Amino acid sequence: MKKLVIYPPVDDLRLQRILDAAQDMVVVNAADQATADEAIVEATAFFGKLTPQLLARAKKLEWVQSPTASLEHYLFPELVAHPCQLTNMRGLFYDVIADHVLGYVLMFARNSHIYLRQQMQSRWEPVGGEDARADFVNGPGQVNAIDRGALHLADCTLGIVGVGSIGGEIACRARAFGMHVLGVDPVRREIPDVLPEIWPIRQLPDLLASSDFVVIAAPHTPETEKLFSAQQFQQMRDSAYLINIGRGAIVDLAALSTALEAGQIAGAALDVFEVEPLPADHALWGMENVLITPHVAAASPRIAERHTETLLENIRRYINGEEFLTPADKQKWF
Ligand SMILES: NC(=O)C1=CN([C@@H]2O[C@H](COP(=O)(O)OP(=O)(O)OC[C@H]3O[C@@H](n4cnc5c(N)ncnc54)[C@H](O)[C@@H]3O)[C@@H](O)[C@H]2O)C=CC1
Ligand SMILES: O=C(O)C(=O)CO
Repeated sequence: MKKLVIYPPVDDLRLQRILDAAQDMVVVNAADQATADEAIVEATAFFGKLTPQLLARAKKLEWVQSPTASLEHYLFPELVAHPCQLTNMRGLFYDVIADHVLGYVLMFARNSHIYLRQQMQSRWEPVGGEDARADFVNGPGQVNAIDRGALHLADCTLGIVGVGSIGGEIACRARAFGMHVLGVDPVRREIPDVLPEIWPIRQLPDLLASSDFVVIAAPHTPETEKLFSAQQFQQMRDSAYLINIGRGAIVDLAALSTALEAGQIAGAALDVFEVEPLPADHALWGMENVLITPHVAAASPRIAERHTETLLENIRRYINGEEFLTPADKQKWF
């Protein structure tokens, strides 16, 4: 008999949809730790926050569904060694996070991050310098200071590190803005009609040297942990912006702060951090060329429904013995 344990519990509406999908499977929506501890013993499937303590009690576990796309908090050694299949919630956030990233790109290209701060202080200071307005009044004929202060997106290259569902959609949207797009990924080699060639990871230095915007859309894995440290910032253009919506652990924040202070890169937009919330006294808060959002790149009224649909589809496939929609490789962490 297949048995699904859910812990922490889901709300009644979601539970009803799970019960409908689960057919004659036993479903325990554990309201407390004691119920979860007891139910996990005979569970064949689990959805929620699995701990080493729960796993140690499980005798029949075949499938574990993570409630998140990222898996780093899930991959304790006992689970990696366990024969159960792990699935995640990747693929839900592609359009929402791509919008968030293009929002950052547009802000930097149009200097909105600077003008927003100026507006708070009723300051009128076109980026480009003291005489920028005079240049503007002088009219066309030469590229004036205001013009030099902004970026023309169609002249820019955006490099994506991790061209999965989110990275792929960022590529589509960036192409729609006329940008040239590069990507590195260990698995995906192309996106037809969008990115004819995706480079292997060893070409990261080439991507860094060629990009005006570098976007991290990769998971936190042993390979990506602190992938962005002092050396990578040196390899980036001093006019380039770093954007991280993947995981905080991928970027060494101390090295990033140093690179920003030294003018090694032009700026950064960050949604995820090594420590969340970012401590109030962190130097990044005060930097004019840094955009900080509090891990909200995926916020959208559509995500809850997609989350439920992924879970229900994986339940259906589990019952029918089909390949899961979002299988993860526990050894690789994604
Ligand atoms: N900021 C936020 O709120 C959110 C962040 N995320 C993060 O975004 C990540 C990606 O999500 P999806 O695109 O849905 O997952 P996905 O699994 O579709 O894409 C991940 C891509 O990263 C690639 N990858 C793996 N190791 C890599 C490496 N060493 N270097 C470069 N690329 C590598 C994979 O081959 C894959 O193509 C998640 O793992 C999660 O960490 C996901 C959801 C929300
Ligand atoms: O699912 C994830 O990994 C997230 O970051 C959700 O915000």
